[in-house]
Amino acid sequence: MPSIDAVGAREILDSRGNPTVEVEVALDDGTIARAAVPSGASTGAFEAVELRDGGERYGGKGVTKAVDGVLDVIGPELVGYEATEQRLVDQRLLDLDGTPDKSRLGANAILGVSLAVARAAAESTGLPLFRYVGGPSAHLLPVPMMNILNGGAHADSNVDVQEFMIAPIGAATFAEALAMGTETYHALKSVLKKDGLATGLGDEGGFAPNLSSNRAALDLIVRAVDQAGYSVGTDVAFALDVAATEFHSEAGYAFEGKTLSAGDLTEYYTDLVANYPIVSIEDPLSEEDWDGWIALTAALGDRVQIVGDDLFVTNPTRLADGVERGAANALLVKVNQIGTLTETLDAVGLAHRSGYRCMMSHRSGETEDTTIADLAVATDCGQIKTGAPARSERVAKYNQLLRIEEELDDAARYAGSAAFPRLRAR
Ligand SMILES: O=C(O)[C@@H](CO)OP(=O)(O)O
Ligand SMILES: [Mg+2]
Repeated sequence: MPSIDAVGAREILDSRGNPTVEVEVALDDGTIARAAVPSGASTGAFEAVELRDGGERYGGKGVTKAVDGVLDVIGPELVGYEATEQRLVDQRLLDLDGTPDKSRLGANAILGVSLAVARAAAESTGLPLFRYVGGPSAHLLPVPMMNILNGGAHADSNVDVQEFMIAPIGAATFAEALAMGTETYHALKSVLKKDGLATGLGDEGGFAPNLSSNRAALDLIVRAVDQAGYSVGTDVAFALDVAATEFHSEAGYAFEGKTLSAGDLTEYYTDLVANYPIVSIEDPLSEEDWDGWIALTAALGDRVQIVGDDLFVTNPTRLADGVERGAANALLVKVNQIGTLTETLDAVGLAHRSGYRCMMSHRSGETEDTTIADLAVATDCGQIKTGAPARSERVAKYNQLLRIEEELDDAARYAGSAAFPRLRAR
């Protein structure tokens, strides 16, 4: 088995023009593979720590410390490790860091190495990444949860909800789903233009108009689906990422000009779910509001997927706590929230064993790295959110899924509406 010969790293830019870490791993059989690390804006307080330099360079956002950690501390320690021993490599990374939140070396440094090792191992064994990680069971193409209208921390608009996503559940294949979503995205642009609304884009490529309410966003999307020639609910369903931590304070939830309680918001969502074909709501409440989450899950969890992002931060320990307490019924999976591939796989495994569904996810700051597309198939998630079908850092993931579907050929199956079992029960 090939072993690790050298580990390199450099500072590159992400899609917001902020520095991020890129790692290259060389094996003794000549294989060289590379991975780049994403970065969030609406980050959860319990995420693993992203190491930034401080100081004046890049407004304090440089990652030279993280890069130096890879070159000076991590690299020399990994030389000689078998590249396919991912779990041992990741454990060594955790031991070298030695902190519970990866704050010494930085989750950005650690993740870059972890993913680059996986990519090198896959390449050296001659397998595509999704097959190397997922084995023979990897065959399910995820529903693309396409964020076509941006608000919250991802836009300079007055819309509270961070992401309005469309889920092309009625498609027969991933390629068809991507086309349906993309046609709807283009139709939304023309609907916005018709109404004299702005067509500027948010961080994830969705449109970011000022609107009178969050419902107004859903109504625009209904018109867009219609104009694209698809049926609302059967062909194209909706999903939200409310990112409620962002507008929560001790006073409550600052939503549509009012201060609401968790109970008020739960009523609001109940009403939305009754009036729009919403299959999934992410972070409907704040990351600290466990009681609110438990009550909301009890009230709505039989009708709609409730996804924990800031609540769980892809952390198996926080997820286990949530499962025990009955908070949410799905896990958002972000590799850089936890910082290694094996911990990510452990979180997904725990979610699936606990009857929770999983949605693989990008970050609002992304790169051309497409690892999450392969991981979505490898882990049998059935859902991926990676932004609008515009902006190359988002499209790169969708394009990789097209390639995977083609490669799987007759073995490929598109998750479709089966990704959301409760939808059928409504
Ligand atoms: O909240 C989210 O789910 C993400 C990705 O869409 O945003 P960020 O990367 O800014 O945390
Ligand atoms: Mg989120």
